[in-house]
Amino acid sequence: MLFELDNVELYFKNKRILNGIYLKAETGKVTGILGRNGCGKSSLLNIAFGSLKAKYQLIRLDNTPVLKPLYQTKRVKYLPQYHFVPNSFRLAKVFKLYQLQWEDFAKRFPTMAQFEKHRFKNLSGGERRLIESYIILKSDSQIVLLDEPFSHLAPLHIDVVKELIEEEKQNKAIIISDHMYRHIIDMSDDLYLLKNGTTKLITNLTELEDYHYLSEGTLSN
Ligand SMILES: Nc1ncnc2c1ncn2[C@@H]1O[C@H](COP(=O)(O)OP(=O)(O)OP(=O)(O)O)[C@@H](O)[C@H]1O
Repeated sequence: MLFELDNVELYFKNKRILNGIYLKAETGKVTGILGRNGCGKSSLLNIAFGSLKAKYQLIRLDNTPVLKPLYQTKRVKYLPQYHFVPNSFRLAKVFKLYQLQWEDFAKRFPTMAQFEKHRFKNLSGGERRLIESYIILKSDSQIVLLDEPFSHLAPLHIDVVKELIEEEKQNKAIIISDHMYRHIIDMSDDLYLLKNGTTKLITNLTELEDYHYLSEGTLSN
């Protein structure tokens, strides 16, 4: 499946945030988005999901325009920056709702096994992020949008989430944005830099320094 986001123009009040966007994601690939704070990465993912409407936007699936919000097609899952699981829910219930097996999760993350009967609010920030990233990656969908999945995660958990992304991309198109640029570079089959409201497809990593996203020499260190 081919997902394309094209011709996006987004304003907040009179301020233009995004213009002339093109982004492509495909089943079997991870598409990374890098960019400085406030450049519009979350807005772009929101527009892709359908929870934010831009002045102009065009979404195509397999070359066919999608005119309703993508989330209404039930083909997409979105990990937003904020916690989306209700605080009072026990993890067993959340897994049941998303039709996932707790045992599979506990096998991957043995230190989390003890939390099955715990309420979401009683977990740490990193544990909550891990649960939510897992749910979004593993539950049924064709397109996965991940906004900062690694924030607050311990390095060992980041490695396992990266493994999960590698597995899940076999059957899904995955779009990911995070400030942990080394992980994004490492995982991405296609990489975009969002700058001055526009996406630039990165074909050579040195462009990340040329466009002043990374300071000079960062990549050779
Ligand atoms: N609801 C809103 N109303 C007005 N301005 C907004 C709104 N949401 C975001 N913005 C502004 O739009 C710009 C893009 O925000 P966005 O959250 O998309 O950036 P980002 O690249 O995801 O940032 P970060 O990396 O810090 O999470 C920012 O300047 C932000 O202040």
